[in-house]
Amino acid sequence: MSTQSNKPEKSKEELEADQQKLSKQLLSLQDSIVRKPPYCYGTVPVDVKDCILFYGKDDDARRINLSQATDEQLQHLAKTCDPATFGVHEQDVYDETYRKAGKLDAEHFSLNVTPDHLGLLDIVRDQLVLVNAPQAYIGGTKIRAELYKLNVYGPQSFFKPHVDTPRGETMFGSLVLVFPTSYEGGALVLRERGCNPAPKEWSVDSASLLSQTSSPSIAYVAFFSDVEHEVLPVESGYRVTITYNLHYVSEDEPPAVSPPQPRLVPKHEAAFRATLQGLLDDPTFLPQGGNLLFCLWHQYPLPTPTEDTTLEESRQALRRLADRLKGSDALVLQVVRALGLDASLRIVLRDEGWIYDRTTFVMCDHAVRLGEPLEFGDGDAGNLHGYLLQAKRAILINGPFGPLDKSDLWRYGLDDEGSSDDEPNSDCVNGPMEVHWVNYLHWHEGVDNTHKTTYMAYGNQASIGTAYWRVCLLIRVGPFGQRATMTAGDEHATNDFKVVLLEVITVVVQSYAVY
Ligand SMILES: O=C(O)CCC(=O)C(=O)O
Ligand SMILES: [Fe+2]
Repeated sequence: MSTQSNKPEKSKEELEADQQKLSKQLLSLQDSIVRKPPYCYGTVPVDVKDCILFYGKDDDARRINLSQATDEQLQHLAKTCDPATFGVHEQDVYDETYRKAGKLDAEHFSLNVTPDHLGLLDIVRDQLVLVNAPQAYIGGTKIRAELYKLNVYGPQSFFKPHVDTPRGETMFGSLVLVFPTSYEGGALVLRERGCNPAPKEWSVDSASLLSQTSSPSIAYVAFFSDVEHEVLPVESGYRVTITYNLHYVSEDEPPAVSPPQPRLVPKHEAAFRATLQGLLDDPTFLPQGGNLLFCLWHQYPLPTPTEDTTLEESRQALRRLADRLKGSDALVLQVVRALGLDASLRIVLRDEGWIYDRTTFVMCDHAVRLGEPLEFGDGDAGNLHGYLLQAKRAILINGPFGPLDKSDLWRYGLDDEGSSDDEPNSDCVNGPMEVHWVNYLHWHEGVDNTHKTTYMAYGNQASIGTAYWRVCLLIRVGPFGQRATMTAGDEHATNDFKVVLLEVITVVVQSYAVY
C-alpha cells in the first residue's frame, strides 16, 4: 500500500514551522474547553427526626439523634465502629498513619432518610453531572445513590489523600453527608490529580457550614470519585458522615424515583465548538487530515479483564463508556461528533522501555489486564509493548512530544521491508499510527496507564474487579474540504485498523490470537 505523495518535499525549516503552527492550533483547542469544579456542596434543612440513626452489630441496636447528640452518645457510637481500612494494590490494609477513623458497614446502621428524600439526587444531577455537560444530556441522565458506609472521626482522626475505589462501571461519584454534631476541623479537601502546572484544590469545611445554619441541617459534598480527596484532622468533637456511591442508572434498570424533569443549564459548549469549527475551516490545520488524541480529563472505571474475558467483551466495555463521560469530557465527545468527526475511546499505555532504553506508547481499543506478576513471554514479546502489540492488537503510536522516528521501527518488528505488498488485513495491521496529542500535560508523569499506577493508587477499598483508567478520545479529522469522517448512522464504529495513514508506512505484522 503506497502512501507516497507527488508533492515536492518540504524543507526542514518549513516542516518545523508547520509543527509549531499545529502545536499552537492544538493548544487553542485545549484552552477553549470550559471546566467546572468537579464537586458540589451545600447544606439542606432537615427535620430533627431525619437525623435519627439506629446502629449496632448485635441484636441490641442503639438509637442516636445526630442533631442533638451528647458527647457520651457519640463516644458510644465511635466505640461501636471498626477501625477503618483502605485499599492499596488490591488489598485492604489498616494503617493509622494513613486513615485514622472508625467505620460501620451498611448492615450495621440505618438512617431515617435517603439522599432522594432530601432532594440531593436532583441537586447532584444539576450541579455536578449536568453543569458542564452538553445540551444533549439534559433530561437524559438518571442517577442513584448506593449506601456505602458510616464514618466517625474523633479528635485527631483523619483520612489522607485517596480516590474512591470504583465499585462497578456505572459509578461516577461519591456523596458524603455530614451530620450536625459539634466538632471543629475535619475539612474535606479535593484536589485535581496530576494536573499541570499547579493542581487546583478546593476545601469544604462542613463544621463551619453547619454552624451558619439556623435550623437543623445536614451538609453534603458530592464529587467525581476519581478526584483525589482527604479529610483533614478533626481538632475537637466527633465528625459523623455517611457516604454513598453515585451511579448512573442504566436504561434497563427501573428508576428508583420518578424521572427528573429537564432543566435549563447554561451552555458551555460554545467556545470549544467555535474553536474546533474554526480549525476545521482553516486550510492550514492538518491540511491532509490526521488523528487527534484527546487525553480525557477524568479517569473512568473499567472492568479488569480476567483470563475468561473475551476481546469483544473488553471492547464493548470501553465503547459503553462513551455514554458515561463526565463534565467537559462528555462535551468534547458530543461536539466532535456533532461536527461529523469520527471519535471513539482508546486506552493508551506507556512502556518505560527497560529493554531498548526508550519510552514506547501503544494504543488499544480495550482495557488490558496489567496486574502483577505479568508474564510478557520471551523474545520480541518479552516487554510490555511487545506483548501488547503481539497479543492484544495494540497499535504503536508516537508519543506526545513528536513523531515516531521511522528508523526505529525495526525495534518493534515494524519496518518498511517485507510484507508491505500484501493487502492489509483489518485484523493484523497495527500501526504505526501518527497521532496529535491534545491535553497530555494534564497527565503528568506517573498517572498514565503503566502497570504500576493503574492498580496501585490508594483507594478507599481494595479494588474489586474494576480499576480507574486514563482514557483517550481518538478523533479522525479528514483533509481540508472533506473534514467529516463519521460513517452515517454508525457513530460508534471507528475501525482504525483500516485507516490508511498519511505519510506513515502501513505494514502487516504477525498477530497472535491470544486474548
Ligand atoms: O468522611 C468523609 O468526609 C469522606 C470519607 C471518604 O473519603 C471515604 O470514605 O472514602
Ligand atoms: Fe473517599
